[in-house]
Amino acid sequence: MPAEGPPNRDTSAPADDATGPTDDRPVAVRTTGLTKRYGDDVLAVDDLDLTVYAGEIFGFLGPNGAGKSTTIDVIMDYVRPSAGSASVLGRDAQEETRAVHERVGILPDGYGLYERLTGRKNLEYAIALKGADDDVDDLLDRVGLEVAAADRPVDGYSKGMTQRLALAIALVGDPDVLILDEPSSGLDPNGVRLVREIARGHADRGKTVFFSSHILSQVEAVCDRVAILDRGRLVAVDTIAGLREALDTGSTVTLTVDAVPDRLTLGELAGVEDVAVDGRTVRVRVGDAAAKVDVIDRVRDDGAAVLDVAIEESSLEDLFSAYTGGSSTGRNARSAESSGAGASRADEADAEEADAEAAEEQR
Ligand SMILES: Nc1ncnc2c1ncn2[C@@H]1O[C@H](COP(=O)(O)OP(=O)(O)OP(=O)(O)O)[C@@H](O)[C@H]1O
Repeated sequence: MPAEGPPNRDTSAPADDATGPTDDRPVAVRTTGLTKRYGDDVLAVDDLDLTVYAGEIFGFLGPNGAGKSTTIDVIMDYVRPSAGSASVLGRDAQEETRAVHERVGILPDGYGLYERLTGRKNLEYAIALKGADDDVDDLLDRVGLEVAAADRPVDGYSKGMTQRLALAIALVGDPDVLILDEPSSGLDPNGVRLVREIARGHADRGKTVFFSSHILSQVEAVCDRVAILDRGRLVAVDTIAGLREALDTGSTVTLTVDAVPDRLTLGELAGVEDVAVDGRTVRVRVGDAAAKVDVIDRVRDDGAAVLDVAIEESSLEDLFSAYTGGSSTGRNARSAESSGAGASRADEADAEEADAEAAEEQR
């Protein structure tokens, strides 16, 4: 748990994304020394080096005003960088914008839909503009927009319906790189889940998803790696497990046993930092992920029957707070079978609920 506040940026925050995959996957998105100033006062993006690989779902996080949308705007050449460059699939974002746009589908933070046209017309227009041959009804079906709704003008749409239509437009032409900026905004829990499924399906076919969001449970559930931006600078980029490890946050294993053994030898185990016993509950703080299973085995070896196991890890929210200096609001408890495996369905439901609440807050 990153209780000590923000990490020392010089040591824990990589200067570039050297912690990323080292395989031969093609680079989908790259920024090099990307800097964007607005006037003399605002340094929106500060010397950003970022590499996103094909087939990744890449989370792009940061507090309000961190520079996320500006980075996306440069990638799409909606704004020009003050210094540095951005490229998509090897094409320079500023020099080869048309080629970039042919390969990218974007769900922007604020979308430019034709309000007086029907959803269907908007979609047909987007398909024609991209020279694609998508089936409109297929796309409507993929994003869960009913045909009857698609035939009504967009200015009568709810926020969620508008978001689903914008998502359908982003999917036109089955883009190699899908940029989703706050994709869950306004969506109900089913919509939130749908976004996750679409992102995962896209990546499973070797395509790339660039996923910018404040809904950290959503990011945690779907992203392979995340980058955290703070005041225009990259402060971390890694898998969520890697970020946990870098901050040395550890985890807590809570065991309910039939009876606590007279001689409990957990303290002898490598990786165990603290053991506390309360009635039939044994709470064990471990600094090393591998020690979690050892803890369960050792308690059994000491003679207890393990009735229940819960494992608490630092949530992405904790990590986000630690890297950006914000306040932390708690931990993400995960129940597990006594084998130590997997989050329960109840936890998934909780995550859905939290997503929906966060989406509601954004409305
Ligand atoms: N067109 C603009 N003119 C002047 N300043 C701008 C402009 N666009 C963005 N900024 C400033 O640049 C900084 C980065 O903004 P940006 O919108 O990229 O952040 P963000 O991480 O996307 O924030 P949020 O999470 O709130 O959407 C902010 O200080 C913002 O006020």
